[in-house]
Amino acid sequence: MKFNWRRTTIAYIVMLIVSIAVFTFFLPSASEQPVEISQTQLVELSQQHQIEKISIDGDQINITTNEAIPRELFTYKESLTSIYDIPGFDPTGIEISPVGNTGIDWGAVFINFIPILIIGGIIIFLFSQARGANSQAMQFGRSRAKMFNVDKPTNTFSDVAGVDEAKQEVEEVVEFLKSREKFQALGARIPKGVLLIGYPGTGKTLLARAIAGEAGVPFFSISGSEFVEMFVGVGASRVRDLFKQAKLNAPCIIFIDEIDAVGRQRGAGLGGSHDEREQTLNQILVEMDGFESNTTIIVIAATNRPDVLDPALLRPGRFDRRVVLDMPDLNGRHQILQIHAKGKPLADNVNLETLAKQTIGFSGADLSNLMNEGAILAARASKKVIEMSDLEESIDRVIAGPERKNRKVNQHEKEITAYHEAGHALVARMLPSADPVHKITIVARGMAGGYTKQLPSEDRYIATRSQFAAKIAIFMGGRLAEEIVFDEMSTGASQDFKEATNLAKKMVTSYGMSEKLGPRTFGSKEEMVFLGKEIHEQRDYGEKTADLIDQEVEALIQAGYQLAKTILTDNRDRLRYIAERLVAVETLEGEELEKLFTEPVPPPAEKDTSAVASVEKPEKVAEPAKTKAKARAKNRPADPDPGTAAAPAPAT
Ligand SMILES: Nc1ncnc2c1ncn2[C@@H]1O[C@H](COP(=O)(O)OP(=O)(O)OP(=O)(O)O)[C@@H](O)[C@H]1O
Ligand SMILES: [Zn+2]
Repeated sequence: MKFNWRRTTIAYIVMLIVSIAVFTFFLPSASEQPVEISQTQLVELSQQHQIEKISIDGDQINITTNEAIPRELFTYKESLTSIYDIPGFDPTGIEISPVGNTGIDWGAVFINFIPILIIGGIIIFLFSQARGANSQAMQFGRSRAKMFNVDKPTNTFSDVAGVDEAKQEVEEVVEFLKSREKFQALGARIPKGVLLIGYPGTGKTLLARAIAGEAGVPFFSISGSEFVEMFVGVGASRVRDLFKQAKLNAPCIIFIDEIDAVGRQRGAGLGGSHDEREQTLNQILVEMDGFESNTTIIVIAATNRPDVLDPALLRPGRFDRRVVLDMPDLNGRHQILQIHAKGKPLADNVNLETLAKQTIGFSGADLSNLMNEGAILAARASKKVIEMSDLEESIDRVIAGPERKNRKVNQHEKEITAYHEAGHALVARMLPSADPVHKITIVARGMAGGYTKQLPSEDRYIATRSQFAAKIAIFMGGRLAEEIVFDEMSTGASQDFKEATNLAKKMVTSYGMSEKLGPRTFGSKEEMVFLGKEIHEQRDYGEKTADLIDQEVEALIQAGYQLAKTILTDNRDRLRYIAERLVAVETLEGEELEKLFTEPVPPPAEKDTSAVASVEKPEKVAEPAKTKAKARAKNRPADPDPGTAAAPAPAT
């Protein structure tokens, strides 16, 4: 090759300029700017042992975390003289550079290192040219920290209850992990991927860990949403790293939680680019396809949205085993409660079976939460054992958040809430298809200003049109009671309306419960869209039908409204009777509630000071529509009534 001096010199000069440019532009952005945190956050980090190093520069405390993505943080000492004076700060295991050490003079270092930097720059420049990808330079300096967790779970199948079918189905996976040869000798195709499907908190993660625990293999886990939050271009390489690590540790399990996050439509509000998600998903597929037949890695993914998954994921040889984890039934809930009662001293009056009956609709996680809340309540009251009352209170806490007894509510608001809840309750009580009313309260709880708790008498897997119609009427009952009694509307019913509208829409568009529109579904929100296809809300009907849907929804709501109105005007005295009692005692349940529903209403006491001034017509005794009254089990969590909650004081 002929050496051309002039050209080479020019080339070097160009390279020099470019590399300096590269440095001034890329380096500062590659190393992230330190982020300011509060002292409380510093204390928390220290207590969680997430700090590796601290250096003190005058008043500024520079913190290096030992988290997966090392991040520079800093805070100020403020008026304190020493970092050790920060209350709660736990210096264990932290490398603290001496107080007063102002550290290195970075300016000087920079000047000294300029030549090295320039040479480095040229190398990087050449390198990036060679790779031909301009994005490569951007990756320089980024840490390649591990983004997945590895451990060897000790969980076993006995820790998972209420999902017996699912356990049976995955038993085989354990067998396979333990004795692969046995299967291979018979030419059985080895499972590669298992998709666990179930509502949040049904124990998907727990079951996956139990599989690893039973088989005694390492458990690699990462969550789909973590991929989405990662830097651009990193998702796919993380997947590669993950599988590489896993292969070195085979036999093992890779668990991908929330797989729908990498495999669902664009604009799901999770951030991260579409391409990024696609690349990550593609890489997962590539890795799974690339397993050699003798690799003993099983990929378990979890989702509660199987409907949005890319069909490519479900093809044979990928996640072709689908295991559904149902919400636990009575028996399952009982077993789960027993599991979580272990190691907790229970009073003799605690009956877990009764609790199981009262917790229809609770997931495994809710139940675990319930036992924990019970223990906390008992501990707060300095009890030695957990009593039934603690656990019963916890049920309400889990449903609707802790009581907010000290929320100041003025008398008028309290009355409005009382009538509102009494309205819901009375309508529910008078409708045979409605679930029995178990409890009414106007004690603010969580987001709700009050709530009416209805519980079905048994587990239910299907619902009927008349149950839905009753529900809509009950939703309307709250606002109607306010209207009838105060002749005024408050904001407290917005949530009720929202839920009623949603329900009516579903009745028409999903359950085929409208006569006019007939037994078909309308619209499909999430198409099976992945790998590059656009997502739209699919409307598979025309303008006319859209109008008809609106009309039918309207009709259902109106019917509920009228039904509730008739019930409440016919039983106005009883409504007042219940509401007044509710204002007085705030919570009604059990026998007292039953009496208020059934006993003859005594005439109003003296002149009515509340707005219930009206001609009292003799009222029919409210015969309980459903006569199983006494035998009614107390089941299923109520729909909390967030509507009443956020209601600002109504204009009066
Ligand atoms: N079937 C169950 N048996 C016993 N405990 C359970 C069960 N389901 C859930 N739990 C308890 O709830 C906790 C949370 O459950 P887990 O994280 O496994 O649910 P998940 O289905 O993975 O939820 P998510 O979809 O929110 O990730 C578990 O650690 C366990 O304590
Ligand atoms: Zn309401």
